[in-house]
Amino acid sequence: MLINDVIVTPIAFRDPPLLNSWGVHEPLALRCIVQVVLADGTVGLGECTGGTTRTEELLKVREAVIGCDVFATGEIERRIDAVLGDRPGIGGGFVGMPSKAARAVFAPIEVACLDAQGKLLGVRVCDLLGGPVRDAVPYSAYLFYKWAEHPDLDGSGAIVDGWGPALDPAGVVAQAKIMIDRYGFESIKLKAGVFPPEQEIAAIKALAEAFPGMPLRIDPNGAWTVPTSIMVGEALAAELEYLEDPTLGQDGMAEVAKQVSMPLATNMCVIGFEDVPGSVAKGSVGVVLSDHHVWGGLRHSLELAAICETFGLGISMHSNSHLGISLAAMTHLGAAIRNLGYACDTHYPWNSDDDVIKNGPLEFAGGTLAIPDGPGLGVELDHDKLAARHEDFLASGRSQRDDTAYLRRVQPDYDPTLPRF
Ligand SMILES: O=C([O-])C(=O)C[C@H](O)[C@@H](O)C(=O)[O-]
Ligand SMILES: [Mg+2]
Repeated sequence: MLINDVIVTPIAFRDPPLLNSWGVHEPLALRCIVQVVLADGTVGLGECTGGTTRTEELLKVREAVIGCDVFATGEIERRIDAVLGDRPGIGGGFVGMPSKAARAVFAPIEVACLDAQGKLLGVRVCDLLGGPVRDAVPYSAYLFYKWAEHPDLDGSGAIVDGWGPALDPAGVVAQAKIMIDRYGFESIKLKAGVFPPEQEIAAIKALAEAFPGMPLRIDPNGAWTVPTSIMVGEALAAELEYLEDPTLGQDGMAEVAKQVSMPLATNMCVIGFEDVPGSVAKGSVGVVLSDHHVWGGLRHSLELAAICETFGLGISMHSNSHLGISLAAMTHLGAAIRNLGYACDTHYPWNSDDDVIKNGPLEFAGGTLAIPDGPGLGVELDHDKLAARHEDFLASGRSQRDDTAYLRRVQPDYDPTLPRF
């Protein structure tokens, strides 16, 4: 069954002021929705990071994908790689591996192809991945330090959300309570690297006290030096199931890994297959956070899971601000990864009100998301909502995510240089 068209729609949706180690989330998050349209009218759906560069890359490969068989995802990947052709000269055993940009562009197209294949065959995407090993995928409560509201920077008024502020340990615990009451999550991740580490250690200790026995993680996105990372790892030895990206780079991570008792996890220093050998040799991480948007789709993410199994590494899942098409894809993948050892990250609770699917938002129960009923991904596009979010993107005049520039509008002397502490 041939692909007749690829429709790429950049969108924007509301995002609260969530703080991280390089700034704060802007009032609108950006994504792209991809529709792969087959000759018989079947449509497959995909979602990926947004903004103008990604949109342009997707449009650049459109002609190369049109005319392909929807089942020929290997050929589609080769064509995308040939068009983007910006593969870094990594040489050695990796000649022929698509570039990171090609993988990120292929990912939503692969998901859309699998969705369409599932619709043609009357099966779920997880069935195309070898079948589920679990009926529901566990997710974690993904906490952020956050402002009470987006400030009024242009006279159009502050933007308030229902979450309230979280700027100290008590605020973080209050946010966790809301999220866990609503969704039943059974593990917690705190995005850190915002305040001095002593305050962030206190926040994790406060969470451990409020939720005894709950697995906890902290992720400062490389904001700490090696000594600070070791200090935090020692202070939280009893509380953390893993310590995520405390410091930047393979060497620093390897040094920290030797000194702390819990595994280190990453979505920063192992982000492609070419990063795995060095990481294994140095012992820099114990858990790889997969992300099909980064690793080149669902099937390559299964390959990553097998590699992790081979080298005795754990596997979990990273997220970025996203909507329901991505969550459905993450869930079909999470259901099929037999060695998934941890609850997956998701930003969905922060963004789900603006989803573009029919009958949304998708609902967590007991901290898990049941595999959506198929065929395919099991989600349907709401074209009116898609059009509205596309209008929001156009009206915003935004081109890329820039958390640093946004924070600088409030704090002009903000310096995003890492490590900070
Ligand atoms: O685990 C991570 O590093 C992330 O989730 C990256 C994201 O960009 C997160 O830091 C955010 O949304 O600010
Ligand atoms: Mg991370």
